[in-house]
Amino acid sequence: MATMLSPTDSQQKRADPGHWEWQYIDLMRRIWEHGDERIDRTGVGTRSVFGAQIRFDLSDGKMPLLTTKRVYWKTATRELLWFLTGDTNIRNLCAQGVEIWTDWPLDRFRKAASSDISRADFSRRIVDDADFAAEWGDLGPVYGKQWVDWPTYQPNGDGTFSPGPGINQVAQVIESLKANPGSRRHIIEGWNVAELDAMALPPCHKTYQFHVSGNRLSGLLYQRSCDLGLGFAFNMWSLALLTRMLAQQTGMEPGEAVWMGGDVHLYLNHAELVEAQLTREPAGAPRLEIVRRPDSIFDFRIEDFSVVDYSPQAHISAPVAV
Ligand SMILES: Nc1nc(=O)c2c([nH]1)NC[C@@H]1CN(c3ccc(C(=O)N[C@@H](CCC(=O)O)C(=O)O)cc3)CN21
Ligand SMILES: O=c1ccn([C@H]2C[C@H](O)[C@@H](COP(=O)(O)O)O2)c(=O)[nH]1
Repeated sequence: MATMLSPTDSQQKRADPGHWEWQYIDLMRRIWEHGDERIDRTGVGTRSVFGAQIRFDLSDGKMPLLTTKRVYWKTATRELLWFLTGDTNIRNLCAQGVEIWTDWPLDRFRKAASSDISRADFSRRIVDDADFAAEWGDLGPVYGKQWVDWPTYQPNGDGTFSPGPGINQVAQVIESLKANPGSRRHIIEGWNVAELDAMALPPCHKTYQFHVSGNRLSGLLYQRSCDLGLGFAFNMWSLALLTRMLAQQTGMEPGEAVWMGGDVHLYLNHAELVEAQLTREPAGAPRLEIVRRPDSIFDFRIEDFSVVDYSPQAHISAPVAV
């Protein structure tokens, strides 16, 4: 590999060597060049490393939005708002033109009905036909359900159990941040062991933890499995956005966003994306303005968010492994 730059050489050529996004680009390069290659669950194949961290300073409204390709932050924001409603059916996403979750119900329907329906037709039917959506559009008890309605069970006294009231972890974290900011237990957990089998996919961004230092709120995400080419951009954005929303609701300033990955991988069919992105240089500091303070974190709307100073390089599309 005579044409490869050594890390020192490539760093010397950087226009903005302190830009946070180099953490991402360097991780991408390391995985692409040295990651362990295997056939993964999807059959596509990945190169993978185990254990990685990326940190971002959220002060002054700055957001970890990739600049080496355009990221559709509104799509990611709509997904986060959908999680906060507790909804697990893709119908409300499809109705907003968000198709990032459509492939899984589509796959299930195609197999069950021996159908070759297109994604666009399937999505339209999900939106137009509530009964069809109820039968085919649900992902099972994924993120939203666990975040705001984690199931509980109460003994009936005769050895049987009835469903108890659900636990709203997001509301509880807001209460604990206000009542006991120094706590080390500000956690939102998606990994409900008892319900994993019922989920279309077990949670990837499974554990969020929040930390207060002075008046600054930081958020940390542990992501057990990360599609660095597609998912990461959304996951890092959503971590920062959730931290910003919690900071606003609890009257704090944003601190840091800390991302930690378990199996961090690049799909082998993302070669075009990876090779293009590795030639690009991060630049600029996009910021998010939250233009309204709703009474509750559950009342945010897409219009409440505005991104400024974002002039990324061109979008690079890549196929999603189902
Ligand atoms: N293989 C895989 N990667 C993922 O990132 C992923 C999954 N599966 N399964 C569940 C969710 C769905 N997520 C997705 C799925 C697709 C895109 C995607 O296609 N993004 C495009 C365009 C998005 C748009 O239409 O706005 C991108 O270029 O970012 C992103 C996240 C994240 N997750
Ligand atoms: O928010 C998400 C959701 C999913 N992913 C990626 C990570 C993997 O590539 C797949 C999930 O497959 P598993 O076999 O369940 O690990 O989806 C992501 O990066 N971000």
